Amino acid sequence: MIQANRLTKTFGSGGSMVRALKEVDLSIARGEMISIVGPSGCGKTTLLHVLSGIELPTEGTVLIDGFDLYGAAEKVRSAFRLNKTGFVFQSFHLIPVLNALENVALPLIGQGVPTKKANEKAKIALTQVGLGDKLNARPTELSGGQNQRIAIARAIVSDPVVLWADEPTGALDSETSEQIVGLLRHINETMGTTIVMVTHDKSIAAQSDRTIRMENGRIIDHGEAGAER
Ligand SMILES: Nc1ncnc2c1ncn2[C@@H]1O[C@H](COP(=O)(O)OP(=O)(O)OP(=O)(O)O)[C@@H](O)[C@H]1O
Repeated sequence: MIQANRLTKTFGSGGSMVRALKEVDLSIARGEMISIVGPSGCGKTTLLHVLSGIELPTEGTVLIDGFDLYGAAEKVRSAFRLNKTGFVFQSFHLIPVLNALENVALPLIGQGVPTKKANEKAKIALTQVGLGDKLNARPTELSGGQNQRIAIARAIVSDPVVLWADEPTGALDSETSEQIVGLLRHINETMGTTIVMVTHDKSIAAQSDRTIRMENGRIIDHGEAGAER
């Protein structure tokens, strides 16, 4: 489902050059929920950005559901990212002047879906994440956990094949973190969405199907499928 080959990412040049990814090979099956762990600065976020198409690799290839991410033109890659994948960030990245419904409907409107249809789908996604009664609330009126639920609704509203999450519980207390990872697991199981998340938290990683360990720009352990649960 996701196949990365010899992914390399270099930042800067000369004496200040950083090799954030060093010939990383990675294979993720459809429907897997994966955690990526490792010490600070080992390349976790860079790997997620390069796998998802947010950041270009220096070298290497990524295939998602048969689509050659870096064999495609920039425009085609962006459209694939918008239509087929979702991204959840640690700090939510919601638009503060828009309410929950408008935040979630936005990617659909970007895809050309008429507003009425986009709003209907956004309402369904918000109901799925337990916020069916907060459609008109703005992010500033809600808790961190509720904001992350909106961000998750926005990420799943297009029924993506893969959901990328970078420290999705990093800004939340431990009880809320458990609820958020429980929600991600529920989405994984009920919608069949492949989920790849970066986390520092061992108890969060333990709830995935497999944990990939990184160190110094390389994967040092691919984990065993099914070993975590
Ligand atoms: N835009 C950039 N320019 C220069 N160096 C960068 C850039 N982004 C990341 N790096 C460097 O690449 C390496 C990997 O960074 P990355 O953020 O991927 O690590 P990480 O494992 O996600 O760290 P953390 O757990 O602290 O978020 C680090 O040495 C970092 O300083």
